[in-house]
Amino acid sequence: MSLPLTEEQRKRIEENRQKALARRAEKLLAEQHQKTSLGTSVAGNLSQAKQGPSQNFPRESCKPVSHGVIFKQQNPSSSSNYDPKPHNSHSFHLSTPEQAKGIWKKPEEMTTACPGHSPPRQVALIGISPPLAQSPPEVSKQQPLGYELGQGHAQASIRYIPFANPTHEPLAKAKSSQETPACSSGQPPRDVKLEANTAKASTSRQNTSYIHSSSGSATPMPEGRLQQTLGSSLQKAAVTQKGKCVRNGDRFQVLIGYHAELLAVFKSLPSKIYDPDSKTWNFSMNDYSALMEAARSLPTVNLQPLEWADGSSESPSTSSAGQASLPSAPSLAFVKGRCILISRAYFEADISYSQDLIALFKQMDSRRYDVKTRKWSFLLEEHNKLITKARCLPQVQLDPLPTTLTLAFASQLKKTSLNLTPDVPEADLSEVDPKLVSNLMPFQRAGVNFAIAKGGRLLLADDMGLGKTIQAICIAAFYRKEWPLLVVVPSSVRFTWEQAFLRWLPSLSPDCINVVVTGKDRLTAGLVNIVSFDLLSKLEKQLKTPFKVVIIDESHFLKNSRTARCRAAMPVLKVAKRVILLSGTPATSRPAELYTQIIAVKPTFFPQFHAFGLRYCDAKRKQQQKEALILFFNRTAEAKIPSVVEYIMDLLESGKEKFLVFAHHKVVLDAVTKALKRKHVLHIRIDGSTPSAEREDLCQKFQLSQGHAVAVLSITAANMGLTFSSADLVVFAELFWNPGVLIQAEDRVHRIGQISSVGIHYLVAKGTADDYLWPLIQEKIKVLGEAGLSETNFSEMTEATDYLYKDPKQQKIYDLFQKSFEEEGNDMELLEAAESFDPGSASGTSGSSSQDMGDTPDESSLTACTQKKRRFEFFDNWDSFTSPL
Ligand SMILES: Nc1ncnc2c1ncn2[C@@H]1O[C@H](COP(=O)(O)OP(=O)(O)OP(=O)(O)O)[C@@H](O)[C@H]1O
Repeated sequence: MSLPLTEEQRKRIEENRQKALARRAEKLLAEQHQKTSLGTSVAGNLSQAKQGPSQNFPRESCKPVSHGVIFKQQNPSSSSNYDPKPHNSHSFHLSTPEQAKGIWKKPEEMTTACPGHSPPRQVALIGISPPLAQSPPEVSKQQPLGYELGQGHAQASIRYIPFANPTHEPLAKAKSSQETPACSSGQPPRDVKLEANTAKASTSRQNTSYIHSSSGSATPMPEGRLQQTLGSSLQKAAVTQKGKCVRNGDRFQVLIGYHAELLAVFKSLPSKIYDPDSKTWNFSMNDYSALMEAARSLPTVNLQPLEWADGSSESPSTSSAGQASLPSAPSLAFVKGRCILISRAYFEADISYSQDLIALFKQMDSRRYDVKTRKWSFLLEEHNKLITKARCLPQVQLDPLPTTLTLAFASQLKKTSLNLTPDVPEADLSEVDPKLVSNLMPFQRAGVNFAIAKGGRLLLADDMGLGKTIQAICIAAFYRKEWPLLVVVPSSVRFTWEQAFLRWLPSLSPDCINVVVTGKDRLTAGLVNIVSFDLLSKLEKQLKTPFKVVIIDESHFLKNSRTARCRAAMPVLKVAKRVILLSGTPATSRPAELYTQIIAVKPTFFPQFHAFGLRYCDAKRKQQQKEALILFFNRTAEAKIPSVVEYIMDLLESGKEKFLVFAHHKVVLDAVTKALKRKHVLHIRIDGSTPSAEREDLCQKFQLSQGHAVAVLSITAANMGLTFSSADLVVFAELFWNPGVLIQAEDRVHRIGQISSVGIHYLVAKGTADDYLWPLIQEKIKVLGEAGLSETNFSEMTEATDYLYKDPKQQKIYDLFQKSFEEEGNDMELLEAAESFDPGSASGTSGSSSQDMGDTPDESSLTACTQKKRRFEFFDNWDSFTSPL
């Protein structure tokens, strides 16, 4: 037995161990760097080389040195929606202890090993561009879709392919890995030239200790010889690299030897594909002009342009003054883009290069070309002309401005002169108190004129403190004949508003002003009624006659359509003739917050949030994901039909007399109804297309029927307001992501009047979207239960569904479902998405509100009376599906 070590000995051993580890890490790092730099050219300057190896670690080491990130930081034209994901899949990130020991991970591994937001002190990043031939890009390896919908037999055709997308690309984005023109992917234009320069700087910073030989190998040099060798090597590196572009089907290929900066350019182009066999890069024609332009900016690159069918070729010396100087080549690729309003007078064509299109643009009198963004813009009045002519170009699809905008800017579109002054007439304010009118400042007067020109419906969004109150009072006073007036304000300013009315409208007797202070006050007691948002939601039921003129102060309080205040205010605004919204901050965090306010002022502007979200909330990616999910949901419905029908028939054959069948998709409702008809089973059907007036009759017919009867009901259109207490069984042929909707549907039978125990059967199919919806519903119910908001426990009797989690990649689909269905407002959006995807599906809630049917649910009195038993039928073996009973 050895003697225990003294404290001093321990300390020394530990110090030595640390030193040895540090030496070893340094050595391994140097070796690794040598390997990965093999073939990398010297692009640095001498002074950097002299600074030694430590300079290989940039100070801002927590920032990835891949080109995409540098681009974002440096390019002022990059916008906030630019995808910050590094586009250079070759950059290596060194950040974990393993990596410090020389174990390198590819970026996709790093995503899990070390999230981008790891504490900076732990992060040391090195960006290395490995040689072209040694490390092909991952682009071509990526799985195009997270899952794939099979074409075969409907029941079993849904097949998963695990997400193998290393960069966590959105589902639908990855769909087009072959062709992703920047404009169609919603990215801002890339300044490839800038990226080339950035790459130049970055490669020079990182590779200064290594000498590139003409054979492509790299040799670490002793410090003493470094300066001399670098000198001659720099001369070698200055030799121009020659190459050419060659057509390759719809794409073009670049034949050229290794050149670090050019390689960086290649990697920055959206359509890049590396062919490991030929060791060449190829691109879509959309990237041709950008690539040529960037290549021209590299002094040591001589890239011969494409030769066209007629033997012509673009001269390498062609000036690079934007697209106007692009080669006179026929348009080879189909280009797609859209018009975007960029000011009150101008719109921009957001579309990639097409020679024909450029020629058309040049025919427009108001054309403007922005060399920075490489975009063309035109006066609105030329919009229709441009679109009409663009439609004649066979390989161009230029989408016009959306109808909403063309309607809003109709006068501008029709203008024939460049006079852009809006024609807002001077309002006749002779009926308004002179004290007020004479005190209006010129900009306030303009605001009042605008409001009256708009028929008294507007959102006045002047900055804070500019006097929105006086303008609002003036606008409202203009419509005094239509009073009583309702003024909805934050409670803290109710009396300030009273004072403002008294100040600016001396003609108004103080007795005529009613400030509502308690829930017992009358909302309509005065000629001017001032109420807080919260009291409005309590008192709105008092309203027998609608207010014709309404002012809403701080209208951003209405941003969330789910809040009680919004629910109370929106119906009031819907029926009012004049709606004066005031807010200095109409949207505080995202454009979606404007939606309810826009709808309040002009309900027809964007009747559905869906269209608004797509255009203004960057909902494209989310939308693509949702569409994939909705497609999955739709296919699930189709796949379940035969088994669902069989289950229902079995129920009937086993003697079950009356029950409800809920489904979401029209195809399922149709299939069930058809089967019941065929078997001559008495049934009713209520879906979104059933008029409100008929619903109660149908319901009664079912309630009073004797013998077999089935109510076929839409989950979203018949989940509330109806009583089917004569049945004691509910069968859910489909799941729905919102458990609240399911529980409401269950309660169609579980309500006052029910004397039996109630059975609820959920038909769940393994291998379909149910795999994800079911745990999602359980999870939601659990959360509600924990918060004391639900007594339901779906999990109690549920067969384990944890098989889903055995494959970690499959979990991501669940995550995607969860994310898409959890986000605020998504139920509504997803419902809309489902409807727009499948127009035949049972529609939302039209005509199904509880008010329509006079439904007064009293949940507390229901739960005690009868028992609800849930049963979950798992269709896990489609082929050998047998009777559930
Ligand atoms: N034309 C005017 N003549 C005299 N005082 C004015 C005039 N316009 C505004 N004011 C005064 O300026 C102050 C700010 O006006 P007001 O409260 O209406 O601003 P606001 O735009 O509603 O601001 P916020 O968005 O912060 O509510 C008030 O004291 C108001 O009386």
